[in-house]
Amino acid sequence: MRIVVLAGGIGGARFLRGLKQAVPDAEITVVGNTGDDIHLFGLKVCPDLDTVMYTLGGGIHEEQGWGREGESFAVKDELAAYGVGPEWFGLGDKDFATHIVRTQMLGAGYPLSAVTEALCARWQPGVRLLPMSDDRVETHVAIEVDGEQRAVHFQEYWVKLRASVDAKAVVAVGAEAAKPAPGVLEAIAEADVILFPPSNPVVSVGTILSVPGIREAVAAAPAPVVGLSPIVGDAPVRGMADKVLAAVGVESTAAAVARHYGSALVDGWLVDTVDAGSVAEVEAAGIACRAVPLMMTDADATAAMARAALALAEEVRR
Ligand SMILES: O=c1nc2n(C[C@H](O)[C@H](O)[C@H](O)CO)c3cc(O)ccc3cc-2c(=O)[nH]1
Repeated sequence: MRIVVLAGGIGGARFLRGLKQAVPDAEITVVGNTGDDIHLFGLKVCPDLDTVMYTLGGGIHEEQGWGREGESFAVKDELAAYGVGPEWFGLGDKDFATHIVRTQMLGAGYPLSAVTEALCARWQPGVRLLPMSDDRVETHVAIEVDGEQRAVHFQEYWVKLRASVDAKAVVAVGAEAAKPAPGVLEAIAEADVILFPPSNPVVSVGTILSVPGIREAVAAAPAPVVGLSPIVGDAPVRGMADKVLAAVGVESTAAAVARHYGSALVDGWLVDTVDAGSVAEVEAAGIACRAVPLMMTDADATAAMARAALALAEEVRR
């Protein structure tokens, strides 16, 4: 079975681990969000691609959900001693090596997709990991501070400001001119199932879909498309998705996120059992809906979620 997953960082990576456990023989292609990417200290950092790669490759810091386990921070501390920041973004020494290799290869002319493949040769994530695009796309968030409007990089909003101020708008800068990375449209067209994991619908899955051609390919794909709600009991399972959902005028409910994607894009939608009351509302929007436990508490619970998503995909297969 060929499965395509549009994934953000931590939520996407953890879901993929469950999916691999549920269907070990499946051929999984991950289209990763690169809107979170940031250039720091002259290096290109791809948080979501790395989170998927480290999580599936066994190198992730488990509790944190991002970065490497057993990190040290000598380079960051030395940079800070020179007064070179930002200090709010925690790059560890092992992680630095990944960004150095990536930046070196990009500088030598390799596209991000080829660089990601090279990095995965070490980590063996057991999936084909593709960036959504080889072109630069950067998510910026418009905020208002002391009555003044300004735009900040997504990482500044998420990590430095901890989404403590309202997001007025979210813009994927460069997306309109970006092309899907090699293999992305083909994988979507040839998939047996397409899944939206419980990743952020605006800044993760939404950014991937904003690359011209990807949304259209998903909508036109013969495969059933099934999503898992990242909102449980009217709150994000993790992260601060409610802040960016508000910026695009979407309520933080499992049903509102399903309607945001819409029946033209998704055929099936899973909500958590606590949101079973919203199944009828989602179905009224033309999307088949089931309520199952959606908390990724451990690998078995996550594998059960993946199996439920695949079962719903079979039910709605066109
Ligand atoms: O909350 C944090 N998240 C950090 N993240 C996570 C990341 O910024 C976000 O959670 C994702 O971009 C959202 O998908 C990192 C991810 C990396 O790959 C590398 C470094 C970091 C550093 C931080 C950090 O200092 N604080």
